Amino acid sequence: MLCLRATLCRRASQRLLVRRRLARDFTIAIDGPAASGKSSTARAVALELGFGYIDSGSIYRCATLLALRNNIADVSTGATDLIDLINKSSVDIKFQPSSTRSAPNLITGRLSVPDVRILLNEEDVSEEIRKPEVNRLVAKVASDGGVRTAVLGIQRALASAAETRSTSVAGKDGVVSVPGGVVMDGRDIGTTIFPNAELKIYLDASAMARAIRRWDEMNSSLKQARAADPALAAGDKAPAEYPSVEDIARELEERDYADINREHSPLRIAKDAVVIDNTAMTFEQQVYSIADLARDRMGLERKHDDL
Ligand SMILES: Nc1ncnc2c1ncn2[C@@H]1O[C@H](COP(=O)(O)OP(=O)(O)O)[C@@H](O)[C@H]1O
Ligand SMILES: Nc1ccn([C@@H]2O[C@H](COP(=O)(O)OP(=O)(O)O)[C@@H](O)[C@H]2O)c(=O)n1
Repeated sequence: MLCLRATLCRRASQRLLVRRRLARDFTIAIDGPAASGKSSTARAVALELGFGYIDSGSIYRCATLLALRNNIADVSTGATDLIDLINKSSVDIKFQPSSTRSAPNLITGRLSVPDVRILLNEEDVSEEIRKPEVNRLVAKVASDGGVRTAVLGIQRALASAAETRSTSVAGKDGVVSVPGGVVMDGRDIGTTIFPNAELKIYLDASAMARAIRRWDEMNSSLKQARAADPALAAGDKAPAEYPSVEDIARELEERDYADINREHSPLRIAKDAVVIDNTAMTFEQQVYSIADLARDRMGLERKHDDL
């Protein structure tokens, strides 16, 4: 009898906990080194859970594009001008769960990755911010404390706009609560931006796996550009600068070194982060295990124990 009452009490308090958690919005922070799979994973997790998504790296990339377009090559001397430009600019991240595509090197996978478009002052710069000149300068731009403060405001505003809210919907078993939340990926999301995030993931993979995946991704984009441009396809126009796997590995290593060793918000594993090395994992395994970790913490049923 005592045992039954204790069980009932525990169930009631679990239900209360679940209700409280559902009433609160849920934040998932995904950090890690370059090309470890943060953004593709974050988008697929957001799609799976019905959450919003923010790619914080794209804001630093937009800041870098502003520096390049305004001839601010030396960030240490031009920081004041750059901060002024950032403060006057608008950045928008359009997460499009309804428009999905297979990630380039995941041809055999069943999961798709939702598209994201990045608008800087209403101009679509999604492709331009991924160019080699931006890759080369972005870590330098992101190391400046003043630039980070300017970006922080944009990040928080975008996150609260993107966050989906918990709702109640009528289901076949009565009214069901659907939790809301946001997934944000970057370098300092779990340590600085959302230190109280309900779930923190540190995603990693070997340096070689990351370089090959990024090379593969760039190769696929080039193939698509060739198919779309008859002059490129016919060889009448020179293709864009195309780095080797070794070039990419070097660029990733330099950027990681700068991100880990900078003074402001360096890349660190948050104390309470779950570390996932996906070198030998499939994309589905990493997405489903993160989504189920989130479901556990929201007090919801897991969906992918079969993996
Ligand atoms: N487990 C995995 N196996 C193979 N490729 C993966 C895996 N996870 C991610 N990728 C691929 O690695 C590349 C880099 O991922 P991305 O999400 O852009 O990384 P990041 O945001 O950390 O830079 C993408 O092409 C993505 O599809
Ligand atoms: N939260 C963040 C996100 C990105 N960044 C900086 O922005 C750069 C580009 O981030 P990204 O996430 O787009 O890079 P990839 O891992 O996709 O190559 C990083 O190398 C960091 O220098 C940061 O400092 N803090």
